[in-house]
Amino acid sequence: MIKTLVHPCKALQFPVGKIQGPVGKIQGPKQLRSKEPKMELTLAQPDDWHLHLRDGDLLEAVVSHSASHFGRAIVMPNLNPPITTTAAAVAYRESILKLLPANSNFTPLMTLYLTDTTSPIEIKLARRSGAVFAVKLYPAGATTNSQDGVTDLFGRCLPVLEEMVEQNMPLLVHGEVTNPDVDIFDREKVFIETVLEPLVQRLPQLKVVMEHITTMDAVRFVESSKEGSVAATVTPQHLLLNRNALFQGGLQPHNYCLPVLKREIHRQAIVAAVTSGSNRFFLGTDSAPHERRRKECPCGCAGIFNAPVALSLYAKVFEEVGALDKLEAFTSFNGPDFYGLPRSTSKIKMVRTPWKVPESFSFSFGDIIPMFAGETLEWRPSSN
Ligand SMILES: NC(=O)N[C@@H](CC(=O)O)C(=O)O
Ligand SMILES: [Zn+2]
Ligand SMILES: [Zn+2]
Repeated sequence: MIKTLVHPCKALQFPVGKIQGPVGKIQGPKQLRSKEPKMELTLAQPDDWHLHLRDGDLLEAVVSHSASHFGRAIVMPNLNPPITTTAAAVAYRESILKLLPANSNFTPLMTLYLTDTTSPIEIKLARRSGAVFAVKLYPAGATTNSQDGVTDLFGRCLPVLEEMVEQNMPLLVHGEVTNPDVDIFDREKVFIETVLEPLVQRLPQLKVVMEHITTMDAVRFVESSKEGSVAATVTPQHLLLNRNALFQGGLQPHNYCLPVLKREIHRQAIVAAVTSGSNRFFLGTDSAPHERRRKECPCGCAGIFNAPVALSLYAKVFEEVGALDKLEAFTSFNGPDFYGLPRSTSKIKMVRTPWKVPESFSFSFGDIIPMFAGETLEWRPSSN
């Protein structure tokens, strides 16, 4: 088998895939760690509040990686073509359910892809369907399959947003401006200033989830907003990696996602926020599989496939800062509380037993490389 990322340059400083220095190794305040490391954790079954399941072969290939650990998942609508109607969301949900084993309790919670022409009636239909739980805002051009997204939120979408307030339907946001004049590392900050702050002022009753936050600016925005109306999902990659991970030992396409990884100070601010016990932050993996050949090519896709490792990685982050007691609220309570859904009554066990992440997952159509491929992790969700 061809090894992941064989770099043609012999001057590699580090073995590829081994994350060095502060990247991936959180230098947490060691004194906070208890002397006896915990060997087992029992958690109410976690939910994934931001997940890409794709469709067709890719859906079939990846769905079990989420369904075997998570109870519910908010399923992103950025397919090609996107899920812009309730009818399409219901059909997509059916195609997911068909692939689950009979004993699976996995529940996909569907979303609608907001466009300039989404109508308020569609929001009513979505609410009535019982299948659609949120509407997703992709600024046009911001990320994978966002070409049909919104070009002018305030100019085109206000009536829809007002209907969402009526229907208590949350708006999930890919929070980046797309103006090419704005530096890619500043796009989240500028989005907060130019879109989110005016939005929450104008519609204070709208429930907003800032997805996959990457900056201290986002942490501040979420923490200073009205409780219960603004929250954020946080990915394993933005908790464990900083932007060095994109270039360590050569270009690392499997660490490329959007919003792009940021500086170490931002990573630390996000770790501090989620491990503080605040109920405004919850688990959203943003697991976003792309075939290997679409990642390792001259114009590679953004997105990291982390479903097989996500729970292990979240546990690692919380353990490293001595906050394992706060893990369950992040994985299993804060999300349903924000969405107004019941907390799970099922349990899962996490055991501390070193395991090696596969280098790749192979399918008839090609390979998918998981996050931290080939690395050894400590925590593992147990199957019993
Ligand atoms: N996060 C990513 O880098 N990619 C996501 C889209 C998204 O969540 O922005 C994808 O669908 O591939
Ligand atoms: Zn996004
Ligand atoms: Zn995403």
